[in-house]
Amino acid sequence: MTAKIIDGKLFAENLRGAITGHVARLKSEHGITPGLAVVIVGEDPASQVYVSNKAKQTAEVGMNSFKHELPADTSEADLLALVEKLNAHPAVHGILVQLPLPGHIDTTKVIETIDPAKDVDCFTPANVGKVQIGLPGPVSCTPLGCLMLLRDHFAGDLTGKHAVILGRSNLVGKPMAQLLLRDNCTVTVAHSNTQNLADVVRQADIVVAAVGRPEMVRGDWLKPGAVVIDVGINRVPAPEKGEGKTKLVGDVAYAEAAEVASAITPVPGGVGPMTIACLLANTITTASLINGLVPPSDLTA
Ligand SMILES: NC(=O)C1=CN([C@@H]2O[C@H](COP(=O)(O)OP(=O)(O)OC[C@H]3O[C@@H](n4cnc5c(N)ncnc54)[C@H](OP(=O)(O)O)[C@@H]3O)[C@@H](O)[C@H]2O)C=CC1
Ligand SMILES: Nc1nc(=O)c2c([nH]1)NC[C@@H]1CN(c3ccc(C(=O)N[C@@H](CCC(=O)O)C(=O)O)cc3)C=[N+]21
Ligand SMILES: [Mg+2]
Repeated sequence: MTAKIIDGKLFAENLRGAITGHVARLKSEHGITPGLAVVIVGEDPASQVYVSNKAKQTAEVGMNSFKHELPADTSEADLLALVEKLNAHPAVHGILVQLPLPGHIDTTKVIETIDPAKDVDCFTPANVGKVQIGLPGPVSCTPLGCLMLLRDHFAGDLTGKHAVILGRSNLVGKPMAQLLLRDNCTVTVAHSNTQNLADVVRQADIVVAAVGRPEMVRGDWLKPGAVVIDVGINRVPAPEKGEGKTKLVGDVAYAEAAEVASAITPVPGGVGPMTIACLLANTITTASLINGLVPPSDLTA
């Protein structure tokens, strides 16, 4: 078998097209221009790339984009004050504080300072709780992107599929489990203490790999015909491209897996672009809710 490639880049482009339409409608019918503020502390090059991509795409869909670049030695108090200012700013409907933060800043404190109404990452306890009980609100971007790709692949119906999620982070694994449960999957969450991981993965109709271990999931771990969502983004040496060169690989050994799976997301070009598109989708959701409007159903879980 040669797997179908799930083209997250193309799906994300189409999603941004739909978002552009929703932005135009919010403007013309309600006089609202959704605004997204992105805060980055320090000069991590990978974070810089994501943040400029986010700002560019935010502007492309017609939203206001506010970018705050702070030096690495910014105090926790100054960062908290900026978050409070954005919480109070009427033109800002979404606030994203790029993680990781420098070690002298308490990440939990910063997250808990973000107004849940503007928490487009879905990091705050209030929004994590809403996802769990199915109340409207933003949904964690990467899991939402994975869910959209899976719903598209299975024509909207995931009922009865056995989904095995590798990883239990608050960012990816745990919210992914909640969303797949809501879509009637049987969900297994594996982690670093899981015994016989390959045997667990072999039971899966759907595999979501989010461990941060380059190419850990091998082709012979998969049930033939499984659908594989590779969340991992790992930069590894690529001597074949020349001395000192690097490349991105996922948590799945792609070439092997593509021989066994029925469908698979590539890295890059799979889940990554969906994460950014879902951030914009969440900004529409929060801008709608802040203004007492029902969020568009095509942008949420
Ligand atoms: N495409 C995108 O948009 C995004 C991609 N990512 C990528 O996804 C990956 C995961 O990110 P994130 O969830 O934040 O990572 P974390 O490091 O927070 O979590 C990793 C999880 O994987 C588990 N794990 C680690 N090693 C193993 C192992 N050998 N066997 C089984 N489980 C293991 C850990 O288990 P335990 O809990 O026991 O420690 C943990 O639950 C990374 O590559 C990251 O770069 C992340 C966010 C967005
Ligand atoms: N508050 C916060 N929210 C986040 O959502 C958040 C964060 N902090 N910190 C870092 C991680 C990582 N993340 C990615 C988003 C897009 C791509 C992406 O678009 N990747 C491209 C490749 C990009 C490249 O070439 O480097 C792809 O997979 O095709 C990757 C990773 C969001 N994160
Ligand atoms: Mg810290």
